[in-house]
Amino acid sequence: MATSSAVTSSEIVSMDFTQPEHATARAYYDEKAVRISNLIDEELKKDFARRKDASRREIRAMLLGQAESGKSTLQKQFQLYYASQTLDRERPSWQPVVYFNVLKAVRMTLDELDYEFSRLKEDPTTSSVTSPTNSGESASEKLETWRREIGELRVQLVPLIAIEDTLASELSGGISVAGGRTGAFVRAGWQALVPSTFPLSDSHSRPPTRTGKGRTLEVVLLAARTLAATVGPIKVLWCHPAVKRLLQSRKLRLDESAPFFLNSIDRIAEPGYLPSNEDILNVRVQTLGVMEHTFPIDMGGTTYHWKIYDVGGARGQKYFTFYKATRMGSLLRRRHGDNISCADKRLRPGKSFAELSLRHHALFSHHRLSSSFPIQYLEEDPKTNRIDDSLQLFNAVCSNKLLIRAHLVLLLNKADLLKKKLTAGTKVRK
Ligand SMILES: Nc1nc2c(ncn2[C@@H]2O[C@H](COP(=O)(O)OP(=O)(O)OP(=O)(O)O)[C@@H](O)[C@H]2O)c(=O)[nH]1
Ligand SMILES: [Mg+2]
Repeated sequence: MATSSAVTSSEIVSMDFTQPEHATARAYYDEKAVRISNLIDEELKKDFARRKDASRREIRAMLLGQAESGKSTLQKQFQLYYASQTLDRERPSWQPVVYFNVLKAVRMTLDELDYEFSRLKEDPTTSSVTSPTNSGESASEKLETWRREIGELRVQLVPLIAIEDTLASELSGGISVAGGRTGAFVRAGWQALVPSTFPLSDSHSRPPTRTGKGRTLEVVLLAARTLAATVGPIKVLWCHPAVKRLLQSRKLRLDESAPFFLNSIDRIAEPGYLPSNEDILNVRVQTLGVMEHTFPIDMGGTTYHWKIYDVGGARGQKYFTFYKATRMGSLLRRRHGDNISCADKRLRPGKSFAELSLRHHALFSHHRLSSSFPIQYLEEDPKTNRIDDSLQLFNAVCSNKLLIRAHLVLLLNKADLLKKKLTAGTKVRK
């Protein structure tokens, strides 16, 4: 019996291996089958070992904490330190975010001044804007002068403020979230929304289109041009004594990074502006849903793949984030097995924070500044004290059964802001 490859598969099937004349063929094919099976087993073993090794070198960390506590900033610091080339690539997309931060700061300043002026009209004794002067001008005269000056500035700044909502909508990809006050949100992959042709030095020569990236480009160009045309009034407003008084009396609640951007307005409004690392670390834009970032980090000669999950912490996001988190949770579960699961404890209606749990690390970022300054409140809920909310959230994270096997790292960040305030003479009583 020939056992060459000339034997077809149909011939093999038709052979009766119980017959003695086919015994040699049987032995041959049995041996071949065993060899193939062993090869498959070996491949499976190797694949399993590869996966095990990869999973051993994969470290997953989730950033938890209330809105504005600095989770995304921490992730950016990781990126800057371990994968700065990726930050360089996405640098242009931060340009509209910086513009948005400036626009928002200007609008909030004017709104707060308007509110203060109208409140003063009803009860002039409670002014935090004006106080008796030694210039011989009465408080009411000074108030009138300031009201007129601010009114004139507002007129000059109207074109700038008018763009805020449109810019926010472009950054957020057209979505809006109930309860949020900041108006701009970024989701995973948001950089793709912003054209990669920035910086906008030859802006006037490009024909605008009305869809997708073309429209975003058009809006950003408009913001850039309007900003360049209103640098003067922005600077006058920021240096105005009424604004300084409001800031001193802590009546003007701007984002923490607003002074940084308003003080850098000349640089930001220049044609061809490209955000610096410091700009990128200072911007404030809310995260929506869950963003996954991967960094290869060399630890003692071995490269570990860190996967950092940055979660949106705002209360206003509760239902939307719940939806996103559960979808993302199942996606991650599919990709990573059961190592990641969705914690539903705080996701019931009425609860505010969406969290995913994982077995490796949970980094809880606690607003150190707010812990020392109980007068700070949540932006999305101005009645809730930040320290109370943060501690409540921390308790929930610590007692969450799904996080039972996770290493919990408590980060007391914003220490620089705390130091600044203490140096400025703020007393800490609690
Ligand atoms: N000075 C200072 N500012 C910080 C620090 N960490 C974060 N910030 C600023 O705090 C603001 C909020 O930070 P984010 O990283 O956006 O906060 P978040 O926790 O991601 O907020 P959500 O996405 O809404 O959950 C930004 O303007 C940051 O620049 C810090 O250590 N020092
Ligand atoms: Mg964030």
